[in-house]
Amino acid sequence: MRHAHSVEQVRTAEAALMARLPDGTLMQRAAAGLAATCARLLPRVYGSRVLVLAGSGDNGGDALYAGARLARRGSTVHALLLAPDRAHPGGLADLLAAGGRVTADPTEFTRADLVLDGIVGIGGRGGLRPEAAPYAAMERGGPVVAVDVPSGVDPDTGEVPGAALRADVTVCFGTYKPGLLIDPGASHTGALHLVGIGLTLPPASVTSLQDEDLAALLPVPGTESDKYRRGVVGIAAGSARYPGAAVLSVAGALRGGAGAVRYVGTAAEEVVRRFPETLVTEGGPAGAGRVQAWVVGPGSGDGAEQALREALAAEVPVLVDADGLTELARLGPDALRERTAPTLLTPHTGEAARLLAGATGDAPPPAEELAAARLVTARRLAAAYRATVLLKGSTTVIADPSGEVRVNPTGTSWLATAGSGDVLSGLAGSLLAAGLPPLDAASAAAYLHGLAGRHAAEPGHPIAALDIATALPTAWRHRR
Ligand SMILES: NC(=O)C1=CN([C@@H]2O[C@H](COP(=O)(O)OP(=O)(O)OC[C@H]3O[C@@H](n4cnc5c(N)ncnc54)[C@H](O)[C@@H]3O)[C@@H](O)[C@H]2O)[C@@H](O)CC1
Ligand SMILES: Nc1ncnc2c1ncn2[C@@H]1O[C@H](COP(=O)(O)OP(=O)(O)O)[C@@H](O)[C@H]1O
Ligand SMILES: [K+]
Repeated sequence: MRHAHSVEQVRTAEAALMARLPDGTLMQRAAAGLAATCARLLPRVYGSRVLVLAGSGDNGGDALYAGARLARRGSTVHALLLAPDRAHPGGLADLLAAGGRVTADPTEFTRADLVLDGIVGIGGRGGLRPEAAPYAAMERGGPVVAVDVPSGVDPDTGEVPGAALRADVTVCFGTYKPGLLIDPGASHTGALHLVGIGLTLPPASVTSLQDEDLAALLPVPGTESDKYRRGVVGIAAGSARYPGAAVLSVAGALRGGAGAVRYVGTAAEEVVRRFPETLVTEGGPAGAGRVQAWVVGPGSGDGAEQALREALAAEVPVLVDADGLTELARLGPDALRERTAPTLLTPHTGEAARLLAGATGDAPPPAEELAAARLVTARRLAAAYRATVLLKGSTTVIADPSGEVRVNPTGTSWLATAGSGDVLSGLAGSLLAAGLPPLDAASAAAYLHGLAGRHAAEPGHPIAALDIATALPTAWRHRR
C-alpha cells in the first residue's frame, strides 16, 4: 500500500521527531536524499551546472543544502533566491561556503543541466506568486527535480490553483502527500522518489493500492465453493435505446469474480446472444430472486427510476451508475437514508455535479471545477450521501463515508471511451457480490479496469469498451 499523509499529519510527526534530535538533523537527511537523487540524474556531477530555485521557507533550505552537497562534488551551483532577504540563512551560508553563487539571471533556468525546485513545499498555498510563476512556463531540456512537492501544487489535494512547476522527478520526504497522487497535481510530479527521514506517522489519510494489495483482495474460489457461495451479481441496465450498456456491464461482471451474473431489463436478448452464460429474468430487480449485490443504471434511460427504487429496497450492496445516478440526484440523499446495506456510487464529474446539486439544492457546479478538485469532491459526496463514492476520470478517487480515501494508481487516458464506465460498473458489482466491502470492491475494480485498459491499449492505440472487458483476465493474471 502506498501511504499519503496530510500536511497537518506531517507537521505533527516532524515536530515530535525534531524535539528528540539535534537542530537541523531532518533537513540534512532531506538534503542528503535530494542530492543523491540529483547525482543519479546527472551524467557526471563534476563539472555539471545546477540551478537551485529557493523560496523563503524550509523547502528552500533543503534545496540550498542539497546544492551545497553537489557543489562540494564539483558542480557549478547557482541559487536564484525568490525572496533574497528571507532565504534560509543556514542553507545559503552552506552553499556559499561550498563555492556556490547567487544569481539573479532567470536564463540560468534554461542553461543549467539540472534545476532543483525549492520554491515552496508543504507550506505552499495558492498558486505560485508572480516572482516564481514565469518558471512554470519556461521550457527546459534537462531534468527538474521538485523538492518534496512541485511548487504550485496543493500538497493536500492535488489542486493546482495557478501556475505550477512541472518536475521530472519529485523527491518527497517522510511520506507521500495526497496531492502527489491526484490529478491535476499528479501530472506535475514526474517519477516519485520517497526519502525516509525517520518520521513516526499515524494511519494515512489517503492510500493507494499496489499490486500485492490487489492480490490479497481478489476473491479466489475455495475447494468447497459453488456459484452461489461465490456470489451472484444482479445487473439492472440497458434499455431499448441503449442495449449495449447492458452487454458491457455484464461483460465486466462476468470477469469480476462473482459465481453468476443475473441480468434484468429489456436487453436480455442482446445480452444472452453475446454472453450465453448470463441468467436473465423478466421484470425488475424486485422479482429477480436472490442476488448478493445489484448494479443499477448503465444505459437504463427511463427505466432507471423503477430499477433504482427496487434495487435500493433490497438489503444487499447496491452500485448506482449512469442513469441511476441522475435519478438518485433527483431524489437526493434521502433516498438512501433507510438503507442498512452499503451503497456505492460511481459518477464521472458530470454526474458528480448533479449529485451535489441534489444534495445541496444549488445549481450543479461546472464539471471542470470538480475535475480540478477531485479529492474534495469525492469526500463531499461520500459525506452527503453517506455512501462510498468512486469518482471517475484522469485520477479515480474513491472516498468512503468513514473518511478513508483510496487513489487509483493504474489506468490510461485510452480508457476515456464510450462504454468504458459500464464495464467498470459490472466489474465492481461483481466484486461486491463476491463479498468485498465497498471501498475494497471499488478500489480493486478501478485498479483492474486501469490495468486492463493499459494491456488492451498496449503499446498505445485506441480501444473500444469491450476490449477492456476482454483484457480483464490478463489484468488479473499479470497485475502490472
Ligand atoms: N519541518 C521539518 O522538519 C522538515 C521540513 N522539510 C522541508 O520543509 C518544507 C516546509 O517548509 P516551510 O514550512 O518553511 O514551508 P515552505 O518552504 O513550503 O513555504 C513557506 C514559505 O513560502 C511562502 N509561500 C507560501 N505559498 C507560496 C506560493 N504559493 N508562492 C510563493 N511563496 C509561497 C510563504 O510565505 C513562506 O515563506 C517541506 O516541504 C520540506 O521540504 C524537510 O527539510 C524535512 C524536515
Ligand atoms: N483522462 C482519463 N485518464 C484516465 N482514465 C480516464 C480518463 N477519462 C476517463 N477515464 C476513465 O474511463 C472510464 C470512463 O467512464 P464513463 O465516464 O462512465 O464513460 P461511459 O459512460 O461512456 O461508460 C472511467 O473508468 C474513467 O475513470
Ligand atoms: K518544491
